[in-house]
Amino acid sequence: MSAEQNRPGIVVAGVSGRMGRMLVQAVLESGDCRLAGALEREGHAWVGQDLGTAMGGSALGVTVTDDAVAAIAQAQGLLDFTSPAATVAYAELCAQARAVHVIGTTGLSEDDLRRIKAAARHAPIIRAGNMSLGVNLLVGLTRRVAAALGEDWDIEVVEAHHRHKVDAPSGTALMLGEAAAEGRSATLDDLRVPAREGMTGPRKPGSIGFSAIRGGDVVGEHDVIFAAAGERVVLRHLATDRAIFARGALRAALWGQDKGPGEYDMADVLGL
Ligand SMILES: NC(=O)C1=CN([C@@H]2O[C@H](COP(=O)(O)OP(=O)(O)OC[C@H]3O[C@@H](n4cnc5c(N)ncnc54)[C@H](OP(=O)(O)O)[C@@H]3O)[C@@H](O)[C@H]2O)C=CC1
Ligand SMILES: O=C(O)C1=N[C@H](C(=O)O)C[C@H](O)C1
Repeated sequence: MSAEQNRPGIVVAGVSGRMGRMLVQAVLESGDCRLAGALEREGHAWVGQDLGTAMGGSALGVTVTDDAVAAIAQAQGLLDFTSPAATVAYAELCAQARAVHVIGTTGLSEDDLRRIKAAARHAPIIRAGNMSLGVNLLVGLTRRVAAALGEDWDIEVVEAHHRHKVDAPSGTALMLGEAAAEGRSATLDDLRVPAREGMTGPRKPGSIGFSAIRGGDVVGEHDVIFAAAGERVVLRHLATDRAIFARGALRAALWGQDKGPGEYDMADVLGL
């Protein structure tokens, strides 16, 4: 067996997507794994084509498939930035194959999260609304600042994304809001105020507000604003290249290779 065949085989789902393309690139550039498959949804124009050709380059010898069962059965990891319905189905297949499932998909419902938790009884699942090092550092800072500042400091999370994004608030905004709530020894469900409109009345003390901007090609921008009388503290992350998410996801898939079943996040992977 060649050295390449000994490396963990990684399948990428949603290969034609904005993140799918970045993930393929990250796997091809890595010397620590090999591209073991390329998934797209049934009926997608790329299914049956060579992945490299479909992406506009030279042939890679990997055919895009919609047969997730076969692709995942022979892989050690799945990088999945797709849609909630696809992600829940993939979690069940990764559980059967005992493959590491890295989930970047956002907009998951409570029911989706329950099904993902059930799948994690059989294989490692690493899930984060943001796989970048910078955002995961910001999550820790947000928790600390929220704990240090009293309730007279209002907390607002403001995010901006490209015009194609389908969910709001972003997964990252929710991670930051959860960290702020933890810093205040509460849960986000208790403090969360979604987008405001109309006669909202004055701000409820201690609440955490969310605002979302959508437009153009913004990769991802997040501010956590702590506002008090006479001063403001703003924690900010600006993403300018989706490669940061792809690198984090691949790092997670490799980290997960010797882990037992369970739910993990990027703080586990990065040792934060
Ligand atoms: N955690 C993180 O760090 C990050 C998370 N994300 C999240 O990743 C997700 C994808 O984002 P993005 O790449 O911009 O979106 P895109 O719409 O560009 O890509 C999604 C891809 O998934 C495919 N897909 C959708 N449903 C299925 C299915 N049932 N089976 C197989 N493939 C499917 C789509 O195919 P089709 O075109 O046919 O619909 C498409 O190729 C979003 O939830 C986003 O929020 C994004 C960046 C970073
Ligand atoms: O959809 C995106 O693009 C992004 N989604 C993630 C999120 O919902 O936070 C991460 C990043 O901000 C890009």
